[in-house]
Amino acid sequence: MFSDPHLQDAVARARESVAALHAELPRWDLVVWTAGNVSQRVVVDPSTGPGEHDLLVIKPSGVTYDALTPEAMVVCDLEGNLVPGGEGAGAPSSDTAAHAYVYRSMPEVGGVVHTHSTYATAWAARAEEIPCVLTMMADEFGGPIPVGPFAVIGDDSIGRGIVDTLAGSRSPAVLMRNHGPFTIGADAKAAVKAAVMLEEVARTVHVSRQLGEPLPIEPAAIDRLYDRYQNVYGQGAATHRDRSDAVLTEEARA
Ligand SMILES: O=C(CO)[C@@H](O)[C@@H](O)COP(=O)(O)O
Repeated sequence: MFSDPHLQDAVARARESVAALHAELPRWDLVVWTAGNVSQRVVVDPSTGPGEHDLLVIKPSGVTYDALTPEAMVVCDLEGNLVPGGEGAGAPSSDTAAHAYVYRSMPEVGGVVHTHSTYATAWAARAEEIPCVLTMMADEFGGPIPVGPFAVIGDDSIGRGIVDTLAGSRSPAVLMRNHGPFTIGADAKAAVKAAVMLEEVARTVHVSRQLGEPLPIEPAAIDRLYDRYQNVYGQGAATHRDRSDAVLTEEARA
């Protein structure tokens, strides 16, 4: 139990969300067995916003997805240590240190996902970034999907590689060399979406390259597509959507 009832409630909501989002990994064929994990930041003091004293909720290591209930989730501090009252179905994920490092370094990040999804991991095995040749990539990733350094699990090196690589990119995804993808988002759901979209574009660009050389998209067009998708797509403000569509139409005529 957490002494602060607001924190208790926030942790309970994060447990529900993270448990449900883990089911999305096998649903979208992003994992085999237990080879993937999702975490969500819990902001301890909403009045001051995200900070170093926040918590994270993540799955227990090696537990199959059908057993990942809210109660099974584990609560850690941003050093990766289990916190009293945060016990779940066992020791936290073996990638907890990487998730925690991202949260410590990137206060704007509220969710982290790691998978070994086939096509994204195949690009990671070659340490080759995925070029921005699809409008869907411009929309979600704002450019190419970068490659991070080779790092062995067990300390902060994976987390550091993620943060250092994403610092110079709009992408919410990084392909860690010889390992696989990590994605980030404003919350865990956004990070899971990025993981799903990453695998889709990794597959599409791979298939395209079997048939020839995919064509790049002009940087200015990438910027316009990214701005529209990030700020208007879906149920965004109708006025903003109308205006952005008009801009895109007008510029297309130019
Ligand atoms: O890649 C690795 C281990 O090398 C992990 O991400 C994967 O096995 C999932 O581990 P967890 O079950 O989250 O501890």
